[in-house]
Amino acid sequence: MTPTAEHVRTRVMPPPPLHEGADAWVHQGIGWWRRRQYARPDFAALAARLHAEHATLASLPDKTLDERLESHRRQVRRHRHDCLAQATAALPIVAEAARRELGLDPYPAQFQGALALLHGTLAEMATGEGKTLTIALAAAPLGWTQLPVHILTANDYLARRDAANLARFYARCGLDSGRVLAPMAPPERAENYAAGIVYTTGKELLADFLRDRLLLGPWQDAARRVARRHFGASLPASVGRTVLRGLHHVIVDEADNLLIDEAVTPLIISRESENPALVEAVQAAHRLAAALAEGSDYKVDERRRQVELTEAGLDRLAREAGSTGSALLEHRHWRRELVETALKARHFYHRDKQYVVADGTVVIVDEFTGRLMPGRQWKQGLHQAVEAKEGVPVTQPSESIAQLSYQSFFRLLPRVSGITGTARECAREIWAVHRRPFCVIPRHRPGRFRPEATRVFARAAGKWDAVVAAIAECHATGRPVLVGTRNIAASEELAQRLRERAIPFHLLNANRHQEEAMIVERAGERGSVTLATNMAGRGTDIRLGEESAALGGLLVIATEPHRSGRIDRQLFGRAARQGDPGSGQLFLSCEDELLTDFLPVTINRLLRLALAQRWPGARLAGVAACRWAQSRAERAAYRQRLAVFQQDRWIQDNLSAGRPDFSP
Ligand SMILES: Nc1ncnc2c1ncn2[C@@H]1O[C@H](COP(=O)(O)OP(=O)(O)OP(=O)(O)O)[C@@H](O)[C@H]1O
Repeated sequence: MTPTAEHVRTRVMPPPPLHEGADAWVHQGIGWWRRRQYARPDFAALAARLHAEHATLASLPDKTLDERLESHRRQVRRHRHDCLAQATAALPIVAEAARRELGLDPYPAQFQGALALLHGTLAEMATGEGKTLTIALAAAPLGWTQLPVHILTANDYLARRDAANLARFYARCGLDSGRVLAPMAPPERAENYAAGIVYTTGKELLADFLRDRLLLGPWQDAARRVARRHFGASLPASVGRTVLRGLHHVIVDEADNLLIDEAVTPLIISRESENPALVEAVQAAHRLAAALAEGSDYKVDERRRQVELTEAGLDRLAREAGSTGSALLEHRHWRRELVETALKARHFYHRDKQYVVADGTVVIVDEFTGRLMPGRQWKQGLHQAVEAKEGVPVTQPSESIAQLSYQSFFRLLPRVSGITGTARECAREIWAVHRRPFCVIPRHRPGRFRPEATRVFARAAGKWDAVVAAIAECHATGRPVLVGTRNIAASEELAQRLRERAIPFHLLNANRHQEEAMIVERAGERGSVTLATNMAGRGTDIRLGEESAALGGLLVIATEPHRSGRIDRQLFGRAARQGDPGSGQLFLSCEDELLTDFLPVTINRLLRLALAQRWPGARLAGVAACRWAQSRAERAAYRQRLAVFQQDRWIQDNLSAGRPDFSP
């Protein structure tokens, strides 16, 4: 289906009536509090009813099934802007289509998840419980409205996989499905966006939204475009080159990733700007920074990740700047800025942790997923400072022509719902920013995950010895083990130790999603040892090999606690899927980044002493210290995101009033 000019409606459509209740004063504890009262049906009871109704449809002849699908489709279309009741009523028949086309009989928990998505909720559904099918059950009735439905997955590989696996199901429901992937050219994108259900990633959708807005310019308002055409006038050619047909229903898989982890990262559409003077100054600043002495010339604040030049340092710069040959460094303000950025690059940005150097370029490594992010750049000259430090050619700084954070983008959309394995930790924030209520979907069968006692060490060296010993023990019995590391350097170091012990393993730390997914899929086979950065293979199913279940299932080892406990839970969620057995164990040391950055120095020293001297209760104190440090880190990150959100809102509220009018 090729989109016509009528399809092109990048401006988001008006929101349908809300089903989100209202604020009310409630008495709680010692006082009255303003709380959101959310009137929603009992999802569990409703799901049980829908599941029972679905069970009666098994004997329905194919022809009757198609007729009933068509009749529900008409009902939903008739109420396209407020179709909740009709979409809910259609779930059993949609589930029957899924059973016949995909061979998967949806569980009551999946009906419950689909209901939560239809109600615009952020749903927590444990890892491995079948979120992909749950999303499809909700997406099909939404697709019948003929309003755009976008499903956002964690990466291109998952978008392609899900769109391909579910195409038969959507076709049976009378819908076409498309997928938009990074390498696609605009015409192919437009063709895929025209489909009823579109699988893509948050990055592609936001980038296309920004590019379309640039193309539309003053014609972003659909009403004005329609009015223009009505009076027989033509629109500029650029309007016809947009790729989206609008944004309405968006379902976010792994919602915490986009709504929290990536929330304040702005997606920037930029163009290269020529500024040879700046490139030269960055290199000169790097040389000056290398000559400065820590303590006397500048001070480093490890916790706040800040560097500040002292008076002596500033004097020294003023004296030496003249000899660098860079006119820019003669400027007092620029000199300070450039040198402080160069010092930041030296102290806080380390090769194989925050970035890797590949083919003479600096490629950022995503802090949360451990994946490479080619094409992404740090801002405000930091990227160039890191390039100068690594001695690779310094790229020209780019000039941003449009930018929007995921947080602000999702707030623009009328109907967003999300699903993830780890939502409870971020429920408060999602409510504060996106006004999405939260619910937990129970497992369809009891989980068999066995958490093993956290092991705490005074020194990192002792921890790594213990990790290698634990891997060797598993390998000897044939039990599969998946080891999560915090960064690429750590996984390389561990790999080296395993090579020395002649333990075969698979190492995952690159950006090859397909290959990565295939290795992760096989991580449950007998004797398999897989090393991966923390969230590698998110969304990939790990099936246990035939004998692995008898050996205790997959063991997941986390070698360092993450700043967010949620990311650790995601990693442990790779084990014990779909009722399989499995266990997880965390190894931590007082030298881990979380404990050095977020634990007061004296407490960290005391804990080290207690562990080294084997004082009773030292391990438990270590576990408690780790939790406390995690909660401090999470609070700090939350405050930072909230500050960005409030700033964004302030800018929107204050600047939109004075926005220029683009009327012709
Ligand atoms: N109703 C069902 N009956 C049988 N198997 C199912 C059903 N629903 C899903 N599955 C299977 O469960 C496995 C896990 O599904 P899926 O990958 O969708 O889980 P997930 O919740 O998205 O996991 P993750 O959190 O890791 O992304 C898949 O192999 C899928 O085929």
